[in-house]
Amino acid sequence: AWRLESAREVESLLHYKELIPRLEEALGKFSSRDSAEVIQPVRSTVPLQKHNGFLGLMPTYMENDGVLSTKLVCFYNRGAGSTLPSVSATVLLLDPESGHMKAVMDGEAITNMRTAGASAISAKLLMRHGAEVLAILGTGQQALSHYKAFTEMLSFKEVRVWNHRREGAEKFRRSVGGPVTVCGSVEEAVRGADVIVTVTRSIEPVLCGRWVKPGAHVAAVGACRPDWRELDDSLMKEAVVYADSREGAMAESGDVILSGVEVFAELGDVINGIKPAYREKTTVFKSLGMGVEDAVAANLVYEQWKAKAYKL
Ligand SMILES: NC(=O)C1=CN([C@@H]2O[C@H](COP(=O)(O)OP(=O)(O)OC[C@H]3O[C@@H](n4cnc5c(N)ncnc54)[C@H](O)[C@@H]3O)[C@@H](O)[C@H]2O)C=CC1
Ligand SMILES: O=C([O-])C1=[NH+]CCC1
Repeated sequence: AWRLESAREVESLLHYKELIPRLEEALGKFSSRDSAEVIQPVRSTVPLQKHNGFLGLMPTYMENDGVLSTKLVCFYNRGAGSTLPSVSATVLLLDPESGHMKAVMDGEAITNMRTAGASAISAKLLMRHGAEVLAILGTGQQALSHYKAFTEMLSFKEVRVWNHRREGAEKFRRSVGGPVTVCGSVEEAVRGADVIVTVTRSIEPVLCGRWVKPGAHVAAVGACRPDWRELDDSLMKEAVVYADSREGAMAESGDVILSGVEVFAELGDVINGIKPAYREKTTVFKSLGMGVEDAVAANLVYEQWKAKAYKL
């Protein structure tokens, strides 16, 4: 099996311009519920109680595309003092006919980039036309990938960031290089924003509906457990709620389960033209992360890697 164990090497082979169209196609295939396109059960999750974390198993088979993969992802509710990452992942790509392993890949860049790619697709489909202000809440790994994907694939006049520790937001601003406004409160960051990305490790609501401009689009990426929240009830009740997977959201999203709201549609339903994109309404895209996103991203890395290896 090919071994690609460096996150940097995987990252160097993934580009949003190639990844995002593949993700968009995969989201559509997933929502068609055609088992020859995608078989992807809701992730099985094993609690790692001693370490305040979870191991998620994310197998996926795309029969028509000949792609078989699984991601193993550990994610944690880390204490403030911890320097360990919140998410750690490995992706295995298998030959569906023989069952042999084709490649083992570090899953960090894949997880960061496919998640940001899916959120960028949600914004492209659901934000109002002429959106100018992007606000990012949280300034960790996902914040960085979301900043890159959103500024590369969409265009904003202003990007604001907030972190519960200001120094985290200052560090983020220095590391991205581009123009970013550091805000002292969530309210300051999101007031008047057209698009809001929530990528925090919080397990309680950080974003309140009363601060959100009517018609804004929220890509909600953190809070991937049934008792974790990032958004308050008023926002969930006000918004039209979209998800990557309806079953995933109903099993894993505290924001969906505890607010008692209905998932209106999957992003793939909008891509397939089955459900409307309510750009003028307040919309929430609740992202839990899907195996099919990892499958197409890992397959793209594999293709790029083979092309590079044979050229040498
Ligand atoms: N939907 C999906 O597909 C995925 C979701 N995630 C989730 O996204 C979130 C962010 O992941 P990463 O960026 O990798 O983590 P990270 O640890 O790199 O960044 C987390 C950010 O949240 C901030 N934070 C920590 N505690 C907080 C609190 N109590 N209130 C507000 N902010 C707080 C940190 O300062 C940091 O800026 C996590 O909840 C993770 O589980 C991660 C990967 C995929
Ligand atoms: O899809 C994913 O990789 C994850 N979702 C929540 C934490 C990691």
